[in-house]
Amino acid sequence: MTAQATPRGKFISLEGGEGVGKSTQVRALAQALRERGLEVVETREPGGSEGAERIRDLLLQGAEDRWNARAEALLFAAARADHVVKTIEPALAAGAWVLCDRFVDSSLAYQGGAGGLGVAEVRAINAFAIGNGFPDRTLILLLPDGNERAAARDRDRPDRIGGRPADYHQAVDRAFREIAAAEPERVTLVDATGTLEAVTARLVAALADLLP
Ligand SMILES: Nc1ncnc2c1ncn2[C@@H]1O[C@H](COP(=O)(O)OP(=O)(O)OP(=O)(O)O)[C@@H](O)[C@H]1O
Ligand SMILES: Cc1cn([C@H]2C[C@H](O)[C@@H](COP(=O)(O)O)O2)c(=O)[nH]c1=O
Repeated sequence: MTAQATPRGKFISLEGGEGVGKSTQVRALAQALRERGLEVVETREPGGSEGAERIRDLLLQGAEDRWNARAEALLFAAARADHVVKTIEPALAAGAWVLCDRFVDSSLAYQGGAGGLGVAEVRAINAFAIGNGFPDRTLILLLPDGNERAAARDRDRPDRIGGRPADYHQAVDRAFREIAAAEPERVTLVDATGTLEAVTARLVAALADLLP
């Protein structure tokens, strides 16, 4: 008798600007998927492995000019390379669904679009970092007043990137919408207004074609 191979899990990333509810929804969506009998691993970027969490501190703490734009993009990609190999790939291979709070599209939108490096250039360094390891589905949460929620949560002490000016965050938002328009098979825009439960229901609906 031959052993059955474990079916590979699905890789889902939640994306969007500051304070749109990604971390809240990773937890809620994980719970909803577990209730359907799925094994779920929750993770985040930058971070998600020991080395990547160290890089997170380097990226998010300290003065705005601690890193120039290229060094910043490369540090995000380095953290991601470690995260994929140490956490994401083993979980997918074991059959788990991986829910990731931000992934490569944050680099495309923040460093590529808003940061001025160019989406294609940042995609190229990330292709080197992660190979074909793009998510099966990326859900971008859209909320008009996300920055206000983030400010209330952070009590006006944002991190090195969250504290950038409003026009930077507007450019992030535009870049996310352009990514969604360019990759409709992988990327879905999701309305993040309303109650926590209403948003979770929209996210589950946006995964309907992937669910067993
Ligand atoms: N549906 C909702 N209605 C009202 N408040 C919400 C909702 N979802 C999340 N929040 C609150 O909004 C704030 C931001 O949420 P959260 O930290 O999940 O966002 P985020 O997208 O992960 O933010 P960031 O990218 O800045 O880390 C939190 O205080 C959270 O409790
Ligand atoms: C993955 C990733 C993140 N960022 C930025 C976006 C946020 O300002 C911070 C992360 O903070 P969070 O509270 O955990 O959301 O980092 C980025 O600029 N580029 C990236 O690739």
